[in-house]
Amino acid sequence: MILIKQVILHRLNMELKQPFTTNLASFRNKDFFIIEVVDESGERGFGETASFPTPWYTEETVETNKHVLEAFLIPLVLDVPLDHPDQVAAKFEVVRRNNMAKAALEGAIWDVFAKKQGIPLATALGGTKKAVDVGVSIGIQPSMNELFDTIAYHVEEGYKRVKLKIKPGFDVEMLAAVRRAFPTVPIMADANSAYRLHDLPRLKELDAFNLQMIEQPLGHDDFIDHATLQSQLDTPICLDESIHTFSDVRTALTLGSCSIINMKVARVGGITEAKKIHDYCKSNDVPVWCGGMLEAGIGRAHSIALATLPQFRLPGDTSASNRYFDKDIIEPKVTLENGQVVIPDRPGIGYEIDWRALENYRIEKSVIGKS
Ligand SMILES: O=C(O)CCC(=O)C1=CC=C[C@@H](O)[C@@H]1C(=O)O
Ligand SMILES: [Mg+2]
Repeated sequence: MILIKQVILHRLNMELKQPFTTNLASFRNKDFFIIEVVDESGERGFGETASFPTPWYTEETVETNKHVLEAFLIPLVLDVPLDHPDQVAAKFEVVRRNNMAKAALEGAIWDVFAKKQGIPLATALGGTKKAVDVGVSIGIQPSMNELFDTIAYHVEEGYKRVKLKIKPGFDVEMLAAVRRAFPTVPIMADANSAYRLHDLPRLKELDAFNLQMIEQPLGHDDFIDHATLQSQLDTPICLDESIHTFSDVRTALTLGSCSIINMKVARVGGITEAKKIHDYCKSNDVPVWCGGMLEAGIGRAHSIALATLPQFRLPGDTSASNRYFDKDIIEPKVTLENGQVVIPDRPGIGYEIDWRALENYRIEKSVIGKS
């Protein structure tokens, strides 16, 4: 039984090693919450919010996460006995969407659950892999030379796949040049909804580059045009921003809007929903891979645990701690070994908070409940 007595919100601000730029936004810093939950037995679990300061990726922001957590979600689990973390998602159903706020709190409760059982979170989820394949996502770079250097650097580090951001005017020529320079590197492209169906002729040209997939080419809320596009493209379409729920995945696969699912535990509202989506994709033989939100170590650890499930068949964006940060907030750091992250064989998420680092980055702390 789990009985959460206290929830602590640590708001951190961490500088990124380089700005991360897409067609819609650019970030130099990561502003987010680490959520610490304390069970009546004194066991502590950790989760991490994934929203950005502005609502460009989903409707949530850092501020809405705080409001929704404090006013609605925390009261639904504080001092409420739980037999299993799967019950959290059901309790959260009275709050529409706000998936990133939900996922962070639910993830912390999953961590407590696994720790109380003395098993790794990956094992608690039914994960089977001992290590997961990892790729790297590269934001829009200031010049082609910097793009080539960045790709070469990460390929040298061992990443198994490179994801490049595209937008109209920065696509066919850029990918042709990258393909010439890196003929054998697995490459995928992510458009963050930068195109519309009338761009079909241009998007068809991308079939020439042997891309692993094109992620979210069309509207963030679209399934129908993506289905039309997929029927015209050889390259698999992967949906990211369109997928918030199990029901979205069912719609996408029923309509043929995509052939691959980018799973972000934060975007789908938590591990319980992510597992449901995973199982559905497995029974439909649709590959899943684990996306990222430039997470610090705690969010990263949750994604890595989830990616041990069998249908995660492609490298994830769960790159090493040193991808975005000079100093991560966990010990040990997430490291890359031959393009893989080895799953820690320790209870819960398997990484400890580095409190000195966390306190160094902390700009706000709120405590709800009594320990
Ligand atoms: O390395 C990571 O964590 C993935 C980074 C990444 O590609 C993204 C993070 C957040 C929003 C997007 O720009 C993008 C994505 O669309 O997947
Ligand atoms: Mg994406």
